[in-house]
Amino acid sequence: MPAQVIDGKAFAARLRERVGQEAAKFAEAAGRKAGLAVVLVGEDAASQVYVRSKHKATVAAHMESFEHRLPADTAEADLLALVAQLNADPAVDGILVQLPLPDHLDEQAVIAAISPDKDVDGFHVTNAGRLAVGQSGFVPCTPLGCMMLLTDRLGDLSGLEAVVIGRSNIVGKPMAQLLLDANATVTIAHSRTRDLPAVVRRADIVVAAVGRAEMVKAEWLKPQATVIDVGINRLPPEPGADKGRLVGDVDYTGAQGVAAAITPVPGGVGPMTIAVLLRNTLVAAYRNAGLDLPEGAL
Ligand SMILES: Nc1nc2c(c(=O)[nH]1)N[C@@H](CN(C=O)c1ccc(C(=O)N[C@@H](CCC(=O)O)C(=O)O)cc1)CN2
Repeated sequence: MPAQVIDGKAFAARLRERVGQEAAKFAEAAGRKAGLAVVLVGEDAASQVYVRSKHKATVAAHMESFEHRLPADTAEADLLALVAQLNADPAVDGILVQLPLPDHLDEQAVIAAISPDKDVDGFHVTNAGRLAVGQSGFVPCTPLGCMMLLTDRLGDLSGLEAVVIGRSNIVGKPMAQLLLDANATVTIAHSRTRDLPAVVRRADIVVAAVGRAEMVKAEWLKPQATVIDVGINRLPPEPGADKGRLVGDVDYTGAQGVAAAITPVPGGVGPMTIAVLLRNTLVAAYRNAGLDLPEGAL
């Protein structure tokens, strides 16, 4: 039996729908809409697409979208001044600075300038710390989206062996923390891991977040594993085509013959990122307004 396809696109659409319904109730109760400010510096083509999608999704979910587009040569002081202005703006519940930033800007300094209570990306060191010690805060959107897909598919993750391949602050580390909080037995693998195939082979859950096209091979997987592919890699174009195909970090076709379930690329984890961002923004709005988000609403 081929692996079941975990349809992140459909899951994300349902989550966006629920967030939209709750956001409409928030606007009614608070007398204003929840607000998300997105800052884009420069002209990176993919970032422009993501920022446009975030704007559309925010508006469709009955929230206010504040977009700030700055030139690629923006001075760090000017970017920090904008972040300070957004921190102080009561109409703004969530602030997101689209990454990557141009090379002359210090990403860590910019993230550190965002108020942790408006950091809906969950990248601020305060939110990373809150996650590490089990306090409530904002959790990065991509790993939280992966967890939603995993718990929807598997229910209780207690005692399952999970391997996260990749140790970035944005995906790998928070993903491992979330799996640990769900009582999985977690290994973080990375470029220096010895015998990666053997490490992957013992996993009931594999989360691949390395950014290397089709690196994880079908024969590495334990039969009936659940595979979450976070990678989005564009292959070189075929002769005559202007764009290459998008693939994940896992050999999807091969893995389908071994795994129990797998996320596709595109249409798996990617769409969850924006849906969870909307969810985090609504949570921020409720907190900032001193209102309670109805239990179990999201
Ligand atoms: N401040 C942030 N910057 C970046 C983040 C982030 O969460 N916060 N994540 C990524 C980019 N990203 C959102 O910002 C993002 C990436 C991918 C997708 C997505 O839906 N991908 C599609 C494929 C899209 C395509 O055709 O190219 C999919 O996987 O189906 C959404 C959002 C880096 N920066």
